[in-house]
Amino acid sequence: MSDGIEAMFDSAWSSLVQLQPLGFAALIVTEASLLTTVLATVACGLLTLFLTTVFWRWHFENCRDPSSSLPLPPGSFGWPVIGETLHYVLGGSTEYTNKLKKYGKIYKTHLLGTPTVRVESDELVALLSSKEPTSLSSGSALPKSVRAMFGERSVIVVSGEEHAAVKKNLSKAFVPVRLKDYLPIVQACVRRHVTSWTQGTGENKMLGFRGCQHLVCDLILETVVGCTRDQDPDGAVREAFVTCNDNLFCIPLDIPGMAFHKAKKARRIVADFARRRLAAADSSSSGSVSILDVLISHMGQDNEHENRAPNDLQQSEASTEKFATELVDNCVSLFIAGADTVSSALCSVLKLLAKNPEKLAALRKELESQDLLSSGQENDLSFELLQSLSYVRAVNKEVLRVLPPVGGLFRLTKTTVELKDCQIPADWRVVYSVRGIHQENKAFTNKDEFCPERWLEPGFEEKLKAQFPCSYAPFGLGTRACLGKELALLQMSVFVVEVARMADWNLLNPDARRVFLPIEKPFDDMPVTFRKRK
Ligand code: HEM
Repeated sequence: MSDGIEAMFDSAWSSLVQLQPLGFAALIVTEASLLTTVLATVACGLLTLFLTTVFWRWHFENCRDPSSSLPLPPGSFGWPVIGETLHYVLGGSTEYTNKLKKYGKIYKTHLLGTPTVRVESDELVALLSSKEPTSLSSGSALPKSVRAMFGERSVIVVSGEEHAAVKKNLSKAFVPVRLKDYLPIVQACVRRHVTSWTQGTGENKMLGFRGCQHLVCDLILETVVGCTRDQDPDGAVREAFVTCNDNLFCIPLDIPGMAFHKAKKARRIVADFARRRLAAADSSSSGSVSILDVLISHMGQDNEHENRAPNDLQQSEASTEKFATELVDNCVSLFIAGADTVSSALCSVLKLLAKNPEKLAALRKELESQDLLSSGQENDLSFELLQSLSYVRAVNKEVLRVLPPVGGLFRLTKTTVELKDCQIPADWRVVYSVRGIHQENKAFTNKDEFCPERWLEPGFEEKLKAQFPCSYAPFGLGTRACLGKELALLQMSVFVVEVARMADWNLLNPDARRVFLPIEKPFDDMPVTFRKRK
């Protein structure tokens, strides 16, 4: 038996030995063909990419409207589908500077799925904004992901008469008498956060942008819907709110794991919360004033006057739902519009005052002159007092000039627009570059310098408005200008006062690269050390 097995083994072995050279040869042949296949695939891939890119660029170059003799602006459409989106996300400030140098103050690109023209000069922006709303629209120009976050009834998304009506209603919550009501909430919140930054006797290291974001998150939830931390004990709403902001600009694919899916899920948490507050506010008789309270009282009255037929239950339910959707969409919009914008502004306050200690000293001198520096307690800042602090207000204006939180305003062309020596075809996105117009105009001398004093020169602002109406636009322009401007300036003033009198701080990476999407901030979130001011 064992002999038989041995014999079988021997014969198998000898056949294997005979076959071996063939096997090696086969292996070599297989490796060679594998290499050929890989090279051929790569070559095919590159050729396809090359051809698609040529077709992509040719296609958009040929989109020009033949009824106009003007050419498209200079620029490039980048890669198929993604265009130049990645260039801007990864390149940050360098990409913008290079483009401006290469193409000048108006150039074409392809961003977030749409052919886009960026305009970097105040004169061109003035010309374009004069064509609104006939030839350019606003809400529809926003990327799909942004529109989905705001909601269909949001003031930011609706247009025409509907926009004017919703904005008029919302603006009732931003008049001075209301701002006075919000001031104690703002001051208490700012003091609470700055105190936590300076706790202990030594230095506290933290990320400045994240610190400001947490502060503003509390601030906005309290002012918009009257929600304190107790009503969000596990911080889920705050977290969802940050997720919405972080994923505002993303590819609008609702697939699990993708940014858009996460953002939509987070928006539901924020919207559910606003709905719960709406239900509670309806039945609450508490006298506390939040933006939501003001809106409920005004919008509720209008809704009753205009929409409800007393005997028509169905119509009444539909209009109540419309009213609730409008309130919720607009609360979410106020959260989003007022969160990272103000966080960015506060972070820039810290950055620019730390980099310019002589300006911080001048600011403290003004506070001292009002006996505000050494004292410091809750409710010691009145609306009128804040309005009278001219250096504080100049700091705000200069921070927003040097580092505008919103770098660009989005519009969509409805028809072909001719602009000086080029055309922008219909359905193209136009971005008015706020950063560009603050830099590329004759209104400001020593543009790169942080100089609050320029705003204190007699007649400076009047001259600016009269001669260069579009040269300063941190809060946008025209009918779409920021609804929360005065609230934002109030929040900034309180922050400037409190941080200057309560804290000393040092930047650990003062010259960090800046990123612009979704908002202006240092790429490393600004590591900083804080300590209590002596
Ligand atoms: C420093 C802080 C802020 C900056 C720099 C800022 C900037 C802007 C800009 C540039 C626009 C115009 C967008 C466009 O033309 O397309 C805008 C619109 C808007 N902002 Fe602000 N914003 C700030 C704070 C706030 C706050 C605190 C709120 C509310 C709580 C707010 C609510 C809005 C709303 C609702 C709009 C849309 C107005 C419309 O479409 O008619 N913003 N903001």
